[in-house]
Amino acid sequence: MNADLFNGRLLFAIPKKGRLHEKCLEILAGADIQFRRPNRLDVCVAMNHPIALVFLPASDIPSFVGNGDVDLGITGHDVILEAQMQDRVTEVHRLGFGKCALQIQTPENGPCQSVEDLAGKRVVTSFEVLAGAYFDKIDEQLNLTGDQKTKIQYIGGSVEAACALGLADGIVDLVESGDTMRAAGLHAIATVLQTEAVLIKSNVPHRAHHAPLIDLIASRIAGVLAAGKFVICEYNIRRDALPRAAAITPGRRAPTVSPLEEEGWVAVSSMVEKKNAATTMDELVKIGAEDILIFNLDNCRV
Ligand SMILES: Nc1ncnc2c1ncn2[C@@H]1O[C@H](COP(=O)(O)OP(=O)(O)OP(=O)(O)O)[C@@H](O)[C@H]1O
Ligand SMILES: O=P(O)(O)OC[C@H]1O[C@H](OP(=O)(O)OP(=O)(O)O)[C@H](O)[C@@H]1O
Repeated sequence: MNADLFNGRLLFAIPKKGRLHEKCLEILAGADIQFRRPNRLDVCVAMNHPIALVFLPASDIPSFVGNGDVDLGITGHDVILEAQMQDRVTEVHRLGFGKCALQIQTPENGPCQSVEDLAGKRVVTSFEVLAGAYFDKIDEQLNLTGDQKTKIQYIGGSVEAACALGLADGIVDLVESGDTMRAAGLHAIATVLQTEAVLIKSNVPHRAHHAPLIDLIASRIAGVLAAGKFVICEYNIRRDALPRAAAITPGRRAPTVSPLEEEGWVAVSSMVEKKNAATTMDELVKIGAEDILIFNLDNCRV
């Protein structure tokens, strides 16, 4: 592939596989960043923007962005902290997916039922920086020094098997539904942090010339996220009930109110949070609203 093709383009890193990959493709489509990724290639250019997409492991994206090798990226908040890149990148948006918790887990019926029980023993994890910092504090509180300190060992994957294999007394790993943890006979005894996917940009100054394009992409992504979060609620109501209706559906700035041909009635249109749509409709029915309709948003800028 011709390297000149990437010259001057904004570089945008996307997780190449794993839990975040599919959602990232949806975000790119929603932001109308069009591309064709040639088979087995991890870089490709966008067809309708001066952008090149770079497909990388999620855990490598913080250092690529932090070191200024790429301008923008999507990855987990957890891996930014693990890579110790939080001061070298800016989190532009939380993306609302990839939500999970980094938790300390031990065998359900084992001797370690608290963090204090586990302190000083063997802990296996892919998050050695975060786990190390967490247990440094616990060790200090418990006055564990030298050989008494908690032993943190890194492994790259299948961490949940470590206790059953006799390699660890506890693990530190991500939990979403808890299925993996329970299947391995483990339970959580503490939470190190909550995480979700984030859009990050580089703090390295030589990337600053891309700022206008970064702002454009960030605004488009914010629109995609808002479109997933809000619905449009439309209904008819008597004009005299309008103040109560506006209190139920205030919209982002104000509800849109249009006159109806029928005397004394108006049509109202307003954005409401998707998660509140059912209760909003219940409340509207109570004040006499009729013909209440909910529409999904394809995209928006708010
Ligand atoms: N079960 C999960 N639920 C939600 N988000 C998760 C989950 N597991 C991981 N993540 C998020 O996705 C990021 C990448 O994790 P993932 O396990 O997909 O990485 P990977 O090792 O690159 O992929 P793979 O598992 O295919 O090797 C994590 O750092 C975390 O932010
Ligand atoms: O609580 P759950 O919903 O079961 O999710 C947690 C699991 O998800 C992640 O691994 P993933 O399945 O992405 O594969 P990996 O172990 O290969 O990283 C994580 O490392 C856990 O093992």
